[in-house]
Amino acid sequence: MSKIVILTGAGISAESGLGTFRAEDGLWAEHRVEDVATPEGFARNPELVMTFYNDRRAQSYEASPNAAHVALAALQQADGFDVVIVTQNVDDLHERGGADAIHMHGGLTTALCHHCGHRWPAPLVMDLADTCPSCGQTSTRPDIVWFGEMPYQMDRIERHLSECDLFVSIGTSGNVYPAAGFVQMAKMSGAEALELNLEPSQGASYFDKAINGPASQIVPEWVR
Ligand SMILES: CC(C)NC(=O)[C@H](Cc1c[nH]c2ccccc12)NC(=O)[C@H](CCCC/N=C(/NCCC(=O)O)S[C@H]1O[C@H](COP(=O)(O)OP(=O)(O)OC[C@H]2O[C@@H](n3cnc4c(N)ncnc43)[C@H](O)[C@@H]2O)[C@@H](O)[C@H]1O)NC(=O)OCc1ccccc1
Repeated sequence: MSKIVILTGAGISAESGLGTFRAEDGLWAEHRVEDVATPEGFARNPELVMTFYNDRRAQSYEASPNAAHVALAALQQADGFDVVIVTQNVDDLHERGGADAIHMHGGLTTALCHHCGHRWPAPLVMDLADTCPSCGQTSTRPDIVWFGEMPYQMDRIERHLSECDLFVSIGTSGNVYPAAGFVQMAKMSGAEALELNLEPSQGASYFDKAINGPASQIVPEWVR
């Protein structure tokens, strides 16, 4: 049974109407990373950060999985392959497309108590006054990995990377670590590496093969 690890980024959700980060009209064009995606930014202005993720949650719930999400779910159910999807995305389009994914940067569908670590389903609009159902403290934050914070499930991800035969990267620019270093980790374990992206990423030179184009077209073609 060949093992495939698939890393996805914002590009796979672009055609579902969710903004990417580094595009001209991308998320980082409208917001300073330091203000909305760092623990320091949350400490400085928690209202701004809550509003930023409440808006992202509303947008992602209005969006639908596209043909790329659906194709990966079909591949994950297909016999003969052990497919692990690791996503940098905080939307739940992989799951709504029928797949399981490891959300290394967290997700919009859960809330996190920064006092006791408890997680619970996020209301559509999270509020700083929300209390933790477990410890009762008003210490709610988005369940998102911010810059400078340790990504989730790194041990599990590194084990999968060390065992895979094929590493596939879809819709990511390869700017953010440790995700941008996964191709080298997979290659060091003898895996082949394939990039499926609109354009060559920062790490394009590490890949053995690349197919450039919109994910909703090139991913179903590759899976077929
Ligand atoms: C900016 C960068 C230099 N900084 C970092 O990498 C930092 C610091 C750092 C750590 N190690 C380093 C080594 C070197 C340099 C810096 C560092 N990393 C961290 O802080 C990380 C935490 C980073 C996570 C931050 N949170 C996010 N997301 C949640 C928030 C939120 O979503 O709001 S990152 C966020 O930005 C990244 C955006 O990248 P992409 O998804 O790739 O999106 P982008 O817009 O850039 O590109 C889209 C691509 O799609 C393509 N595309 C567009 N449309 C389509 C289309 N239609 N079809 C196909 N492709 C398409 C485009 O061509 C493009 O290539 C994603 O990871 C996303 O999750 N934490 C950490 O290091 O902790 C300690 C540690 C770690 C491990 C072990 C020990 C200690």
